[in-house]
Parts: sequence; C-alpha cells; structure tokens
Amino acid sequence: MIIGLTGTPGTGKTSVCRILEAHGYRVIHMNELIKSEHLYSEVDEERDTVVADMDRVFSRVCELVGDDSDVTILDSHMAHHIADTVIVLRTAPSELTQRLKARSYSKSKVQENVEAECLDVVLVESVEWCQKVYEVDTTGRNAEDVVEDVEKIISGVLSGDDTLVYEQYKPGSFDWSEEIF
Ligand SMILES: Nc1ncnc2c1ncn2[C@@H]1O[C@H](COP(=O)(O)OP(=O)(O)O)[C@@H](O)[C@H]1O
Repeated sequence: MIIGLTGTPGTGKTSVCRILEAHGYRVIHMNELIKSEHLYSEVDEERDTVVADMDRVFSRVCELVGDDSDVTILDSHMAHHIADTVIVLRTAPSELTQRLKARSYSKSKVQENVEAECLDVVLVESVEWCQKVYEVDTTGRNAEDVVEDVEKIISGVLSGDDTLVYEQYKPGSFDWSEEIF
C-alpha cells in the first residue's frame, strides 16, 4: 500500500523519509523520480521547477510498487495527487521561513511557499482528493520525533482500526491565515 508524505516544501518530508528508510521502509522520492525519468511536460525556468506529467508519474509509481502489500512511502509535495492515504507535515510560518531561507531560496520562492502553508493549500487539496488524511506538526521539533508520529499513524492504518490515531492526527488543527506577510 502507498502512504503519501506530503506538505509544503521545507516541512521536512525528505528528512523524515531518510529516517524511515533507515528504519527499513521503502520510500519513493517522487520529485527525484520525476526528474531522473523525465516524467514532466515542461520546464518552468522562471520558478526553477518542472511541470510534472501526473498521469505518467501515477503509472510509474504503480509500476514500481506493483502488488507489494508492504507500505511504500511516497515523498513529495505532490504525493497527495497520487496516494489515497496521506500524512501532511505542517510547519509554523516563522519556522518555515527560516528553513527555506537556509536553503537559499529566493525571497519570492520563500514567500510563495510560506503563503501556501498559511493558507493550508496542501492540506485542503489532500482533504479534497484523498480518502484519509492525517496532519503532523513539525514546528519546534526534530525529525526523529516527527518520525515517531508518522510510524504511529502507519501502524494505525495497517491495524485496520485507525480511530485513535485519527483522533490524535486529524486535519484542521492549525490556523495561520493571519500570518501572511
Ligand atoms: N521536525 C523536523 N522534521 C523534519 N525536518 C526538520 C525538522 N526540523 C527542522 N528540519 C529541517 O528542515 C529542513 C527540511 O528540509 P526537507 O526535509 O528537505 O523538507 P522537504 O522535503 O519537505 O522540502 C531540513 O533542513 C531539516 O533538517
């Protein structure tokens, strides 16, 4: 089964996935896959990114996962376009700003991503498109602590009764709409 780990860039998906891989989980880093296998329709030079061809990405991910009944984690800010069950990582705007600045993102790219986080863009899309959505706060925490939450959610999903984890990680806990700069 596929579980998507999604969230605005900088919320810590890849850091968390690296630890999950060390714990033995299979992870597909979707953004790397899109670039290495040219699964995109165009290059957006102004925004320094590519426009993914989501039909081809979906087919390729399904091909890679095959009929594997173990969990495969899909790491991408677009994982919710593919997976039906997703975990959305969240980060408070002030901290996300610092993380993105540390990556040497341009001012406009920092602003675009922080605004998206303030407006819950990835969360709203996930709730609209996916069957099951969980939300995990990464603010003021380290990646190992976030991994503990993610593994708890995965166990709940695999157990077939996610009532308790859903109660703890159900979406809609944050309102950063006043923090748009
Ligand atoms: N709780 C946390 N979880 C994950 N990453 C964190 C956390 N706190 C700080 N970070 C840092 O934030 C940055 C997130 O980068 P990355 O994992 O590449 O995010 P993403 O894949 O979502 O774009 C890294 O520099 C990481 O060390």
